[in-house]
Amino acid sequence: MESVKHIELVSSLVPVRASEDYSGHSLALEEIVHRFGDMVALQDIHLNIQPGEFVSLLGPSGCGKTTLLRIISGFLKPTSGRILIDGQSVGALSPKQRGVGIVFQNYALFPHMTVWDNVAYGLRANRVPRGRVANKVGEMLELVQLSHLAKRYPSELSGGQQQRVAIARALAVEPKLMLLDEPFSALDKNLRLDMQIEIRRLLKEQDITAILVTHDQEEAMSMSDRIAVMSQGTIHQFDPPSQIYDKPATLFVSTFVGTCNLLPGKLVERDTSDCLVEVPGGGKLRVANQERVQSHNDVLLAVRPENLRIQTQPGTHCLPTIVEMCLPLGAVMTYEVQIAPNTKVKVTQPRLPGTRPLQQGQQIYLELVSPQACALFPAMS
Ligand SMILES: Nc1ncnc2c1ncn2[C@@H]1O[C@H](COP(=O)(O)OP(=O)(O)OP(=O)(O)O)[C@@H](O)[C@H]1O
Repeated sequence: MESVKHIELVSSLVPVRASEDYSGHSLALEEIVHRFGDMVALQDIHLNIQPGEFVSLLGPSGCGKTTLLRIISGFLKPTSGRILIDGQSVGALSPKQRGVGIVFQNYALFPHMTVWDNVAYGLRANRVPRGRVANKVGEMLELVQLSHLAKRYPSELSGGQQQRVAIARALAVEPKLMLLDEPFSALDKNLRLDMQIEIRRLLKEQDITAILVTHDQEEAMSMSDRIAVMSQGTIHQFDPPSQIYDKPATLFVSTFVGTCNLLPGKLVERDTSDCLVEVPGGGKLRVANQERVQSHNDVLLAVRPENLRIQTQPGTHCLPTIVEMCLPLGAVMTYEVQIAPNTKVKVTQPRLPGTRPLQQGQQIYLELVSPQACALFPAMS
């Protein structure tokens, strides 16, 4: 696998566009299907990525993220479907001709070359005149703030510095698209956050369209303009992070992104704007209408812990519950409460200084912070 990645890396470093402009390029994927033998790895993938947009492919292991990235780069030919860069089909083009830059998880720097030579590699391979190579490498090292380390070898750099070299090397060849394959997973948490901010800034400054593969939802949420949430070879939702979090399109998205309580319920009443859902224990919640569920049917109610409000007195639409456990988690208190035998939910509240936590066994009432703060899905058969 490493050697495959190495070959892909070397090829991806070769293209250099004639023009000096960095204006973003669009990418469209149309009806992409990919099979490995009988196994369907990707089915009917459609994506329209805008020039200069930062998009993440987010999903669990094996959902098809890397396969899709390799199809975009040109290292894997899809079983069927079309790939368009700036409206032009690139299916027949080699990875070189597509002009994609790739940054890998392990950076894949050439260990026997200095920082300067690593960044110059793709330019030299493309026979760019010496003077222009020097200018470009200088410019790139300045951009990633590593000019002072130009003579060092990769083994003499920290993980974050190595990663900046990798991005400078990928940017030096002026790629049309930047593909980032889990580039932060080898970094510790603090450095990872710094690098996420820095790389997003660098790509935005250059107006480069970027696609990040990650299974880390926080990373996807913090870096992306839009996220494509994938499961089992399909895209469940392609939206901005806030929309993914607040308005999950499928049950999978609601549980994969963030923490979510799932409660069985029955849709007992409906008017033009809201519906009333009865849950175990007999409590009812008023929830904004959602087309995908039918009146009088069993539903699943997906509600995030922070979208439930604790009351000490019963209200019109609330769930009577008993506190079972209290977990102080820094800025928030998380309570696990029982609404009926075998049915528990988590609820979080800001932890205010000086306030006493609720006691185990205490009766409380939960209501939704707003009727929109909950997603309804048809109950699974
Ligand atoms: N060369 C191959 N031959 C056969 N099956 C493959 C091959 N490459 C990937 N697969 C299968 O295709 C599916 C998608 O794999 P892919 O590597 O794209 O997933 P992923 O989402 O990138 O996973 P991870 O996060 O673990 O890297 C998986 O079931 C995987 O086992």
